[in-house]
Amino acid sequence: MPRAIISPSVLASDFGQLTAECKRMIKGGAEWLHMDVMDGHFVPNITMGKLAEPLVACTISCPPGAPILACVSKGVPGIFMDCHMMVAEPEKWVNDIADAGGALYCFHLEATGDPLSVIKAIRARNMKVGVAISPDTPSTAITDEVANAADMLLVMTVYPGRGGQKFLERCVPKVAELRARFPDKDIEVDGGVGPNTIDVCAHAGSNVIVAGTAIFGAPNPDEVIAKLKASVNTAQAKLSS
Ligand SMILES: O=C(CO)[C@@H](O)[C@H](O)COP(=O)(O)O
Repeated sequence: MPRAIISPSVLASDFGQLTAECKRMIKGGAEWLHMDVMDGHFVPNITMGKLAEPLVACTISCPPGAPILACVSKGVPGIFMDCHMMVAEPEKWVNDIADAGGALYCFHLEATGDPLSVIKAIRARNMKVGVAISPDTPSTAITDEVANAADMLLVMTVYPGRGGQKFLERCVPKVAELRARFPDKDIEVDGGVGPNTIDVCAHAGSNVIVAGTAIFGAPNPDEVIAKLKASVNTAQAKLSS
């Protein structure tokens, strides 16, 4: 089974805080940083649309978000930006995100009729490839050909668009189905994941964990990161025994 990876969905109220939080998360044990990229079409929100409010997902829109991502990647040495592209035309932003230092480009299957050509474009820019599915998309929509061409599969456990939503447990069987088909693939869960919902995700076989509110709303974020990681490691030990 692939290793446990915690990818906090960064919540910040300004750019300085965004960079500082990314650094703090890495120090606190996060392997990746999850960057929500929203275009106002695929999802209603756009990046940084609500900066005045505290604890709003500090998301990165396209194309204005790419310069922000570039600043984050310069300001946070060693960052692995796990870019979750909640955008209508995923093929359009591959170059911007690559130029900005994105390490993984995860697009939604619902947003394209030709996932293999999007994957080809991402590979051409040397980024890792993620394929995401929203709650109403079955896991079987990810064909073997598409999954095998990707590095990571993302099962959304909320409707994409904003942080702080309730975890949709009905999405978890999709994780189990994908893990059974792809034992070595990174499988990410995102949305409402935290100490109270991690076990069911980890036991289903998810190893890449995105959490926003659960980490940033906690008095001790490092403890939450450690708890999420421990849950994945425990579940993996059981699954492989
Ligand atoms: O992509 C999304 C929502 O669109 C997520 O990354 C959330 O931003 C995660 O936040 P929490 O649900 O953990 O608060």
